[in-house]
Amino acid sequence: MTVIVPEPVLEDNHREVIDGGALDLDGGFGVPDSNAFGHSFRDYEKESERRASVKEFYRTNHINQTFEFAKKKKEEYGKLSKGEMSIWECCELLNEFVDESDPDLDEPQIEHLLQTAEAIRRDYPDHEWLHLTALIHDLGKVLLHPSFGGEPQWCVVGDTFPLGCAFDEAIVHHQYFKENPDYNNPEYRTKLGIYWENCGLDKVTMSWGHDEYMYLVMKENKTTLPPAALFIVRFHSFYALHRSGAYTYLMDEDDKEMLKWLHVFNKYDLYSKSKVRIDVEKVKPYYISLINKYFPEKLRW
Ligand SMILES: O[C@H]1[C@H](O)[C@@H](O)[C@H](O)[C@@H](O)[C@H]1O
Ligand SMILES: [Fe+2]
Ligand SMILES: [Fe+2]
Repeated sequence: MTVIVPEPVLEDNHREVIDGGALDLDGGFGVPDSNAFGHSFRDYEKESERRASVKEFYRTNHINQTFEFAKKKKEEYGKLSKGEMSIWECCELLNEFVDESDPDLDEPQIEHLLQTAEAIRRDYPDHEWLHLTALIHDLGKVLLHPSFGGEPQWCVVGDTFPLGCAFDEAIVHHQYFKENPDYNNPEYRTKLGIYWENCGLDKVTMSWGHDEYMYLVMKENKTTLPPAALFIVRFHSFYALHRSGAYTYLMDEDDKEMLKWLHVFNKYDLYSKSKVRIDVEKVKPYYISLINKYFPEKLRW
């Protein structure tokens, strides 16, 4: 049963971040001019306190994410044999982690989850599935936790991209792929590689990380969230596609429908990042009610 709670209450200054100098897009959400560090969002070249470490993150990521590597990780973690916990317990575990790939945020991940969910809830009050999707979309980052994999950041966070075909120049810090063993593999270095036109994204092996892992967790634990929610979680870091329009020839008709929701979601995922804290205890009852509706009490991870 869903608990009825008042409309999302965001701190006044959060509203300012969102509305200040904003252009209004659909959904009424205003995109802020700059991130918490005063730079434009997703500027990977701008000199900033996070630039060097983010760059180093992508260097390691691009060298090591090969087709074979991603396939192995998917098999290993697809078994969901690390342990059991509830969705909310997982949110709390993420309190410890800061994402090293992110030039726009240095807050613990639980803040980002709630900021995204609360921002989307304000503009889409009737789409409860979207609120919950926002809350859980990054939970796959629990792979960083020693009890759930203890994986290094380079194979958990950051943008994702297809493997088994050529690396597109739209991918952040594309230059580092030259050192990836797949780069010179004749089977993988053509536009389509091992795929075919409109094969559907479900057939594509993406670089391994929190997106694919959380998708597997949702699917195997039989969430009742709609297919669009699974699509959002699975491909939310695929910026080359949803932001730059690369790789669209791999999509089938269903993917094209789902992509519309991913575009809606992405605005909130990216532009709600700010220094303003959400009062966790205040919003917790609402999210717990959604979790109970769409997930089992304990999930396998
Ligand atoms: O740095 C960010 C962060 O890791 C996000 O969680 C991911 O979804 C983005 O694609 C990435 O650019
Ligand atoms: Fe993410
Ligand atoms: Fe996110």
